[in-house]
Order: sequence, then structure tokens, then C-alpha cells
Amino acid sequence: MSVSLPGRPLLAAANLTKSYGNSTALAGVSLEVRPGEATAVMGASGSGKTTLLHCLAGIVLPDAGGVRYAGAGAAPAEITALDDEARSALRRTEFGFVFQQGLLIPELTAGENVALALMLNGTPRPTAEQQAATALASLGLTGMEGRRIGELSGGQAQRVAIARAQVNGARVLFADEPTGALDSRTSADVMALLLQSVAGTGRALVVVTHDPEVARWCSRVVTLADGRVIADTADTAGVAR
Ligand SMILES: Nc1ncnc2c1ncn2[C@@H]1O[C@H](COP(=O)(O)OP(=O)(O)OP(=O)(O)O)[C@@H](O)[C@H]1O
Repeated sequence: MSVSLPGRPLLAAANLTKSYGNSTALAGVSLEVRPGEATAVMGASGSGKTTLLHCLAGIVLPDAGGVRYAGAGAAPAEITALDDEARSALRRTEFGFVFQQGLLIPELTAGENVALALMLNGTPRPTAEQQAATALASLGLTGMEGRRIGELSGGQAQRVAIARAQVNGARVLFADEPTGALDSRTSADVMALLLQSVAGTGRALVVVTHDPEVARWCSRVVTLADGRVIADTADTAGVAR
């Protein structure tokens, strides 16, 4: 597997627009995400944060504009030009997702939730279960692989979500209010684990948050208002880009 060149964007979004009926969610957003970067996306409710994250990840197609992904090991892809199947394959192999809740399957155990992500990419079950247990252990959940999601605390469940998001070697982790349901101490732990998984790895993290504390831990803060970027600390910090 080759390594992305430092500074070369993993994701480059150009002039994204998206409306839902009369409501404009994105009004021309351009944004580049680089390896090793942890980007917080902030802004008032309805400013377009989740829509931006969904467009970057190929979950939602913009009305206009494009998103280019240039991860290692794959030819650069214009995500917005891919069909549904190709976009879901890209999400399964290159991206990981940690949302506030709802992405883990409650009927399955912690280990099965993580192993499933590997099995969907063709890893045989015994290997997947072994790798899932290792991933859970690395996040402080040793011996908890047999517990169902409902038998875990909110913070433990988010660790399972992080394990599932990164077990496939995802290059970009997308998190939408990952700490929204957690107390401040547990939020700090979960954010530390998310940041650890990008620091020095060539991965990138994009995290939508309302929490200034969470944003402070990120290396970059992008602020949206009415579907536009109104501030980007990468533009003001003198970062070589
Ligand atoms: N599926 C949808 N159908 C209709 N309108 C939508 C849909 N998704 C988003 N919108 C609208 O687009 C705008 C931006 O929504 P979005 O969820 O991206 O904002 P947000 O900044 O993430 O908000 P919040 O912080 O409240 O989650 C809002 O006006 C919202 O009502």
C-alpha cells in the first residue's frame, strides 16, 4: 500500500451546492481534507454540517459541484460521478463512520458488529472475529466482544463504533456528533481515541460537532453558516497548504 504524499488532499470538494425543496443546505462549499488532519465542522443548527459530511462521504449527491477522493491504493475517484454501488463500495473500504447513535446493530454483540464490517469486505468469519477482538482490545474493551450493544455504556458503545469504523483501515473517518450523547469526561475519552486513530497515520478525521470543547481538540475548525464556509482556521493559521 502506498502512502499519500504529505499535503496532498485525500478529499477535495469543489463548489458543492445542495437544496431540499426551498431549503438550501449547501450554497457553494469548497473544502480540502488532508492526511493527518482532524477537521471539526461547526455552525448553527441547519447550517449544512451534516449535509456537507454526507456529500464528502458520498452518502448524499450534491446538486452541483464535485468531490474527489485520492486515497492510497486506489486511482483518484470523482465520488460524485460514481454510481450507487461504486459509492457504497468506496464507503465500505475507504471510509469509516461514527455517528451519535444508530449505526451499531443492537441484536449483535460488540465483536459481531466489528467483525461484520470486515466480513462485508470478504474477510472470512474466524479471521474477522479475531481482528475484531484485537481492535476492541486496542480501544480498551478487552473481553467485551461477547456483550450486546445494549449491555454497554454509551462511551463503550462509541468505542465499538470507532473500532468498527477503523477496522478496515479506513483512510477517512467521518464522525457526526460522536460525543453528543456522552458526559464530558467520556466525550474526552472518545475524542482522544478518534484523534489517536488519525495522528501520524495518514488518515483524516472529519467531525461534525456543536461542542466547542470537541472542536478545540481538532487541528482545524471549519465554520458553516447558511450553507457556506464563513471561517476556516487553516486559512488563518499560516498552515502551508
Ligand atoms: N433529507 C432532508 N430533507 C429535507 N431537508 C433537509 C434534509 N436534510 C437536511 N435538510 C435541510 O437542510 C438544511 C441543512 O441541514 P443539515 O442537517 O445539513 O444541518 P446541520 O448543520 O447538520 O444541522 P444540525 O446541527 O441541526 O444537525 C436544513 O435547513 C435542513 O432542514
